[in-house]
Amino acid sequence: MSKYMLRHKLIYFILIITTLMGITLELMIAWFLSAVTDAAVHFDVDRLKNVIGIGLLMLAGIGVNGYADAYFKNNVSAKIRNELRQDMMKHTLKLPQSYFDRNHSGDLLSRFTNDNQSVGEACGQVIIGLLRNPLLALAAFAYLLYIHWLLALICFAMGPLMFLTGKVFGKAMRNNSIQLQQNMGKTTSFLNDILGSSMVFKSFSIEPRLFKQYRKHSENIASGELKRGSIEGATSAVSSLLGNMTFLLALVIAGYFVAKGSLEVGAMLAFIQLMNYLVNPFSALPGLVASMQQSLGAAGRIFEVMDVPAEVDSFEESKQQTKTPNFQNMKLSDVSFTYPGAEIQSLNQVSLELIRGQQIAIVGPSGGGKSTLFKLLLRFYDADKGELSLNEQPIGEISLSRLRSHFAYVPQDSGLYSGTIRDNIRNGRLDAGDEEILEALRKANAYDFVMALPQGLDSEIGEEGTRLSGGQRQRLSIARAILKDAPILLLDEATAALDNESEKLVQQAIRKLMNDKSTLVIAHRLSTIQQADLILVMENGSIVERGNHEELLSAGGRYHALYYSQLEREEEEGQMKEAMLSSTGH
Ligand SMILES: Nc1ncnc2c1ncn2[C@@H]1O[C@H](COP(=O)(O)OP(=O)(O)OP(=O)(O)O)[C@@H](O)[C@H]1O
Repeated sequence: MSKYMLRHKLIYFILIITTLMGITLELMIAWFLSAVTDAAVHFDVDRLKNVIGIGLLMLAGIGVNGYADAYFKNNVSAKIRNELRQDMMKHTLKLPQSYFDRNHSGDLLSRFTNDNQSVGEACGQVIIGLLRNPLLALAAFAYLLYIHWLLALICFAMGPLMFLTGKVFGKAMRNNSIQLQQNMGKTTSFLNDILGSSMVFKSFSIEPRLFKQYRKHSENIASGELKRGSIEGATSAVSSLLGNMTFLLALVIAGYFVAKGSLEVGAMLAFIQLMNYLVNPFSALPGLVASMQQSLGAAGRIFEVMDVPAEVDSFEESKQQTKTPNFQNMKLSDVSFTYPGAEIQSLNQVSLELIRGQQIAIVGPSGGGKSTLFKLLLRFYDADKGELSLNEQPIGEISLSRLRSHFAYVPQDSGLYSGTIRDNIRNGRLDAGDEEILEALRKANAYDFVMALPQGLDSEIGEEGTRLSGGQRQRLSIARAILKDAPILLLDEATAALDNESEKLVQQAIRKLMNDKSTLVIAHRLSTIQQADLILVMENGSIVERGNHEELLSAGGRYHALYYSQLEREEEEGQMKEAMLSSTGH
């Protein structure tokens, strides 16, 4: 954290000045009390007038200093939070895919929000409090010694008592806030999942169940907060008891010294005021230390993410390439791969070659390794064994940005972000003008529906594209890939069935996208891949069959079985649809 704080040396310097000024002004109040009382006791009106003048100056000083102090504390806190947020985002965008596969996005979200907030407070309010309180206590004690050393030493004994109380309650408070933060993190993750998939909870009608789960999360937070309330209540009761005790004790002892004639009445009042400055910091310190420790924990969670090694390429390098790269072939030889920490191999001696202009389809049961194959091609993970090469060059020798510039990826779930349609399509190629975007939309059969929207290209896409239909989202995702104009198309065919019309439009768009491209497609519906040059059947991480549609059908193996079982299913579905239509009279 010191790296971030040192960037704002000037603000911290100003804050040290305002803190010292604040302490001086506090001591001046004590002095003011004694000066006014003494002037009054001695009927000295002239002195009273002078003192009042100083009092007015003091008030002005308190106002200006208080404003500057609060302003700069918030200022430095906001600046550091902003820098941390940006650095964290910059790093998060560079994190390897394995990190995202392993960690819950809600947890990451809570590091961006709750932890960032907590660290920000530590850099402003808390650290200055940690500086101010001991200094104030020290200054007050020095002044007390100056007024009456014996009385000062007697009263100083109260300090450790306050400190002990603060420490006991501070510990309880820290444990409570750790628990509370964990519960808040869990709740954020839960909300993140639920609110991002409203279709699922609605279609399964699990709202009551989800509400019950959420109620539990919410009650966990509430019970932590209630506990905090009782700890705070006890802290304030004990501190106010001790504070009042100190006040009364100081009053009685000081009264005794006044009665004996060794202390002026004015000095007694100053003394009582100074006692507060001496004792209060002792009770505030443990709370501040606890808060600092909590923030250090939060900083630890932030830097834990920052310390995850980034993907090998530097951020600067991974800028989008604007020129269409040259592609000849991509080869995999005996590639095997097991996910870190997994026991089962996900790819087992996979070999294949994609040649310029060729279309290869990968089919097979779920969990067969199809998506893993894509992840290795894009170098989200490195193979444990075997070789992957692009244009006869091992992919480990090619920068990630250059490697990835060869691929246009169309994911199953469209992967659109919130923002306008223009922004989303432009993610395909950042320097594309409107004309090129419109052309891509035309090719993707998306032009008409986009233009029919009141704001056209400027229409905002709702969360993950929820304001658009499934087919429309897919066509926008295809338009984005068309705009990228990369030589290899990686297509993860959506499993979700679209209605006939929409399906036709999407298939047309895909065919246009495949034009002149080399394609690797994960196919779930075998009817769409009969023209592929090569079909690979993957099962348990291995390619168990390869050939074109006719060859595989006549071989009578896995593909044959898959094809006919799917055909049967589609026929059944077709018959059911017809039956439904005729029963409704259409
Ligand atoms: N991040 C991961 N960590 C550990 N194992 C994983 C991970 N992702 C996938 N696997 C495992 O790797 C195997 C292959 O998974 P993969 O996602 O490649 O299958 P798939 O053929 O694409 O399946 P689907 O058609 O359902 O998408 C599976 O056994 C799966 O459980």
